Amino acid sequence: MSYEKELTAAKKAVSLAAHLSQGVQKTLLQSEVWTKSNKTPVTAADYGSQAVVSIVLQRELKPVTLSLVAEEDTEDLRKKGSEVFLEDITKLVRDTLASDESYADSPITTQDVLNAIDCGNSQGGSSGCHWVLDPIDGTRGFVRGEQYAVGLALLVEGKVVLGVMACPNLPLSSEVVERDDKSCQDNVGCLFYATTGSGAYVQPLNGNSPPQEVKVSSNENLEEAKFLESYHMPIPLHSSIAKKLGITALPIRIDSQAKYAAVSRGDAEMYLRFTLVGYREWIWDHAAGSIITTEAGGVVCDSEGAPLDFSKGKRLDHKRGIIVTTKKLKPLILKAVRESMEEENLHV
Ligand SMILES: Nc1ncnc2c1ncn2[C@@H]1O[C@H](COP(=O)(O)O)[C@@H](OP(=O)(O)O)[C@H]1O
Ligand SMILES: [Mg+2]
Ligand SMILES: [Mg+2]
Ligand SMILES: [Mg+2]
Repeated sequence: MSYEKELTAAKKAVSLAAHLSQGVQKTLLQSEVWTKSNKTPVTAADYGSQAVVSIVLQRELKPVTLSLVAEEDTEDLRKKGSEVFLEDITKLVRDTLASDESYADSPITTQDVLNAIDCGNSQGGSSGCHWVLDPIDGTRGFVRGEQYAVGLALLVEGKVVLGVMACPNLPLSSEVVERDDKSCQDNVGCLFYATTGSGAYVQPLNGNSPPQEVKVSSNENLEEAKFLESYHMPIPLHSSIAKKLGITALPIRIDSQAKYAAVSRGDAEMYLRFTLVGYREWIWDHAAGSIITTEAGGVVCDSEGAPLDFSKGKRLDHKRGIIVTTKKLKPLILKAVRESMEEENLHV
């Protein structure tokens, strides 16, 4: 199956959501960053992006009933005191949709926005079709004016078959950098996408340049390899794995699934994600990125080498640690992971 209709709808939804987020990021004030009950940040862009993607998918894929597993919910937006925030989000959604010819005359109310966000409350699972959305992945990076992503994927019978990811601040061609160089922001903004068995592609987020296929690095010289990790939480185990592999460069720390995109197009050879013991990963933090990397010829696996299982609901169920790399480097990295974990008395 080619998923042509779904891919067109997903690219349109993600591009519009990215457009919304770019506008918000330019003028965001610290006072506009809210904190969720799990102590992580959220902004009007997270809610607005989720509403836009939900509305666009519903309209483009009619009459199919949408099952959407998405990060945000409306609990805080329905509380007293959130009225102005909700109005602001509604205006953002309305203006964003109006920027697309086909939706120019869409009246959007606050109730429409709440319903659209609530549509993302599906639980996913191993049967049927479910869309998986991270409306702003890397909210912390977004708030700092740095890297973030809008990630959307389609699960069919528990497998990711399609992924679209916008990285509005990622340079189009140059190598990924830890901090944005404010002097060269012209050529930034990438839209990555992949469908199962058809390769992975990137095109500029703004403009009409044709897509280009992306491939992971062919570099096997670990001394020259680059590796990525999360910005918000440096993990000591990553350094011992890298040292064992003979990687000399320091890790590049960036937010969001832009790390998957960077491995997919060969900017780096490895992305390690050994989060704190007991933390269970959300599927929306990995679904789009993982298919883009695997379709670019890469590998995404846990510390035992097993592929990630997206069929268990909203959380991944895997052995501690996620490794994103090339097929050639996978065995070497798994060996280094095993040895480092044994040395540090960490059990897989
Ligand atoms: N302490 C923390 N701070 C921020 N995000 C955390 C976190 N612990 C786990 N996460 C998850 O890690 C994601 C960010 O990953 P990364 O570190 O690669 O940028 C977050 O996605 P969101 O930003 O969409 O909430 C969130 O789901
Ligand atoms: Mg979040
Ligand atoms: Mg996320
Ligand atoms: Mg998010």
